[in-house]
Amino acid sequence: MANLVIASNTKAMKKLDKSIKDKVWKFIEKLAADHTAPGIHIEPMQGAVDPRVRTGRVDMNFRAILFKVDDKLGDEPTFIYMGTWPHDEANKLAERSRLRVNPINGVLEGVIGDLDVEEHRGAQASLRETPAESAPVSPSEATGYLAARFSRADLIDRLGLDSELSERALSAPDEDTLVDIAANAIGWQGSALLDLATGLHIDTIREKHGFTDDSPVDETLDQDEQILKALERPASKMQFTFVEDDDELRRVIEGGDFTAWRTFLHPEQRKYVDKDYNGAFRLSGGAGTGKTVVAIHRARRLAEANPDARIVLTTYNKTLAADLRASLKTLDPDVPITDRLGAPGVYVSGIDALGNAALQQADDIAEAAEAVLGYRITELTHNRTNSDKVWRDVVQTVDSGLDPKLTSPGFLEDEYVSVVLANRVTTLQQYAKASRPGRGVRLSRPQRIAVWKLVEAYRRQSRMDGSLSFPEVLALAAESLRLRTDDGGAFVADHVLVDEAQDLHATHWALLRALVREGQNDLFIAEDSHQRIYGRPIVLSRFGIKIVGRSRRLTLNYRTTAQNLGFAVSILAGAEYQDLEQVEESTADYRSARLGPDPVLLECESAADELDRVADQVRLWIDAGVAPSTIAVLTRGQTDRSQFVRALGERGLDARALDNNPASAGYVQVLTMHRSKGMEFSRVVLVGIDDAHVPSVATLRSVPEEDQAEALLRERSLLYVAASRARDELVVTWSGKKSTMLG
Ligand SMILES: Nc1ncnc2c1ncn2[C@@H]1O[C@H](COP(=O)(O)OP(=O)(O)OP(=O)(O)O)[C@@H](O)[C@H]1O
Repeated sequence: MANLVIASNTKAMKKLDKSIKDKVWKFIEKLAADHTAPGIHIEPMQGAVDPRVRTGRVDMNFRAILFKVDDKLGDEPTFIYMGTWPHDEANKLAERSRLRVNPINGVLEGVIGDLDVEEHRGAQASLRETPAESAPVSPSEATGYLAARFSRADLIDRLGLDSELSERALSAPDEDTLVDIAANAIGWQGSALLDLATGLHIDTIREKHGFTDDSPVDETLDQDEQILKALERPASKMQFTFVEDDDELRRVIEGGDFTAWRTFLHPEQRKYVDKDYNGAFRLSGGAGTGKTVVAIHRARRLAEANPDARIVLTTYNKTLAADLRASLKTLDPDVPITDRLGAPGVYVSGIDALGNAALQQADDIAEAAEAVLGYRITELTHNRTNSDKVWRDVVQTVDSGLDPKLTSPGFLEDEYVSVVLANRVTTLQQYAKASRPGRGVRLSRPQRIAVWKLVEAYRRQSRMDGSLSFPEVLALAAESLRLRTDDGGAFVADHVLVDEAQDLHATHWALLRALVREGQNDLFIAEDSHQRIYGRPIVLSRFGIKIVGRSRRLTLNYRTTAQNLGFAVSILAGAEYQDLEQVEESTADYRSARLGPDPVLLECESAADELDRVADQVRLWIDAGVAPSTIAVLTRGQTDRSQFVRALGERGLDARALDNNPASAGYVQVLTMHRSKGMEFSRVVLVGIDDAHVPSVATLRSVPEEDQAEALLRERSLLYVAASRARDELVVTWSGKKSTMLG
């Protein structure tokens, strides 16, 4: 069987019809089984620039372009499949296609046709080329966008960028032109150009792409061996992947662009998948930079490395957890997924359900309850999903004397979770002394006494109706696990990976810490402070989670276009955000490798006009062939959500509200901005972006004065989350006064 490598030539693949894709799959299957089979006609090209180039017969009208690389040691050659084109075009392209090992960085590069290799490289493709001479700076460079910071030598001799590409990049007059050039460059060269546009240092760019060798090409090897070696480099893996078996092959071919994440990881993404860390590791990064992708790959990598490992993969809620599970299965249907916490394999769950599962397994909850709640419970009670009503009742019935602005359910619940439960406070004496880091409102001693009265009443109520809120369950689960392991008992997990971590509150963190012993690869935390839409900043060291020095950031956005990204980031401008280590989080180096239309801002004459225009826009997309379920209308609240579902229906468009249910195929999705967290759609309309809804006046009204700044930050983040869901096109509508957050 021949070895197979597939190049990510998604543009070529995307253009093919499904019927041709099926034939490509059959062709490659035959090739892998027997490359000499007569039906596939693998043929060298007369006069080809690269002697390794081959074409093969996909059907009467289509041919594949491949490279054949011989392996001195193994019997079978390696075929590198580059794509399929109509017959004549394939022959023409193949003549000028070539493989080369980049002499500066050792990366394998496959070029299809469009380089005038004759002129640039001489008649015979030489694999090992000396870098182009560094010419003096030309007039175009001197005025180009990059010229002030980088020379031709930087681009060509230090990074190894193609010389013609470097010329064009250096003469690009502005960032947009440069991004355009990057978007069309192959593999690592595109991402390196974006790094240059960001202004990163050459050494940093080299490091990010894994160019760490001083002599990246082993001259003692022959050219074929050099190619096979080059395939192993992280940056080569942005363009090429070894296909292990038939199933894998089918997934790569059928998946096309949308599943490129399974295969062609950025060297940095791959690093965070593969590297072992001596303790908790935090991966931050802008929306759409692949944090979830890394978490999924990493879970699989850990499961593969040790089939006995007990791995927990968790996220903010159960709908996102369902997506994680589905993606993990798409990545590798053989990855062991377990439904039992503490069993070998990957246990995937929303974090509240994880708390429940941990508590179900607790040996003795009475002692834990005593420590956390101040009273013993012997059997588990039902979950309370919403504590607001209990706090409201308590405030009404207890004469606490508390300042009315501090009696909102939101404030009391926050205080209860992040101070009382987090510190395992069970008495007034403890509460009076408890530290309250991150709480905006300062409380005097009389105020603390008043709050404590309400807490006691809340707990009395819980005891009476035998219910526990989710944070209480989490705190109890964490405590019971802690008691068990303090007594020498076993931890429940070997590795814990958590996504969307910016939104977790104190008792979530207490649980995560208690699940796994501090040590190698214990906790992997994916988060983005700019996307915190619930809760408030947390100091992780408070929970025994030390990430100092083990924290990295992803900045290359794979989801959205540069235009949409620019718009989303502009929403954050002017506000300051702190990450989990209390360092200011910046967006300065966020970038995207894709281009698209500018976001459309639509001011509407009235609410009714807005409904009409949103429907018109959605209809336009559907008429153009966009699948309805890849279109989303995002609203600030649930009332608007119902209104838009109805309005679209009345205008003949099938739309469904997306809540706890999974998305239904064939329908336009209408959902709240909160619900859109972690999701993505091809086309997005943000509706009702006016000064009453965004920021939500009603939400801000319920927050004490001292917490206003934090609440406003959350509102801004919410709009950022919503705007960063669009892969391709974004439309923003409002009637009345435009939201101030749109700038
Ligand atoms: N290496 C890659 N190649 C191709 N696509 C990728 C790659 N990495 C990520 N993607 C795609 O980019 C999109 C965003 O990825 P992902 O959801 O992991 O980002 P995220 O950082 O978790 O985003 P968010 O913070 O907004 O939830 C997804 O469609 C994913 O498939």
